Amino acid sequence: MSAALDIRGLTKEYVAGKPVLRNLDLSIGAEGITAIIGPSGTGKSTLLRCINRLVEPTRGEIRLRSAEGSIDMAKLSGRALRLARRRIGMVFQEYNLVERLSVMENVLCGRLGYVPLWRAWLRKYPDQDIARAFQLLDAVGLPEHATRRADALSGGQRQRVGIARALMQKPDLLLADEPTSSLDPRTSVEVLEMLTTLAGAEGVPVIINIHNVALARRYARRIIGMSGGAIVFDGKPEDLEDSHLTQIYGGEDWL
Ligand SMILES: Nc1ncnc2c1ncn2[C@@H]1O[C@H](COP(=O)(O)OP(=O)(O)OP(=O)(O)O)[C@@H](O)[C@H]1O
Repeated sequence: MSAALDIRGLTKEYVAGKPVLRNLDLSIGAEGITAIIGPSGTGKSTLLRCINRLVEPTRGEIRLRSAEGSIDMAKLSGRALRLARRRIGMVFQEYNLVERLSVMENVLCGRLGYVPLWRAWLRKYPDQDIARAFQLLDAVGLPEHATRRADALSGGQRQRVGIARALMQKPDLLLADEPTSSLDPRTSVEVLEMLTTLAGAEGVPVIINIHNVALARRYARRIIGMSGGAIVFDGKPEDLEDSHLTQIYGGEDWL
């Protein structure tokens, strides 16, 4: 399998001399869900946000490969960075929808980096974008909610819109930062089921930060365990044993 993302020597220091990410090396293949688990404050969000440059890496290379070519996200700035960001979709814990806009408009926001600004301002999206947005709303089970305001939706419905918006972008890579942390257990399963199915159908690899180890085991092909800003486990869900969990989270009284 050819790598979609190659991270080499990634270090992030919010405060000089105090690395949150310590010289990480990580390659993500072209398909499937990779779950990142680890205790609070170990740098999982920082890692995801370095990949799409919502956070500035201190050192290292973040190479994204796709049919459009290979780029080092860490080196880009200005327009090149804006264009590169279109290639990476993101799903957020708190959904990050525009509350006063309709569900449809929120999904179409995924095309913002592609359509000219005047079209977006006038809300004149190309017909094929609108058709795809309807198709995605259908796929996430919300076709009849297209004209509702985002703030009228439940958490689970909002996250479905978040997934549709991210896929609308036709990303080469999807990042999901704790996408189920604000949801109840049943809705969490529904949302992850949907994310897995849709990303699989679109052939988009997904990196997901997740606290729930059971869900990580259930949906991920690969689990990365982080502790203290470093990778301490990298393997298949079935190979993740209690001893690894102890190494990742510390202690064993909670197991
Ligand atoms: N903008 C920032 N400025 C300074 N320190 C930060 C900033 N963002 C995060 N940190 C620190 O970096 C460390 C890693 O944070 P990060 O949010 O990446 O961890 P995490 O593993 O995602 O945690 P959680 O599971 O609780 O979301 C923490 O100590 C945090 O306080």
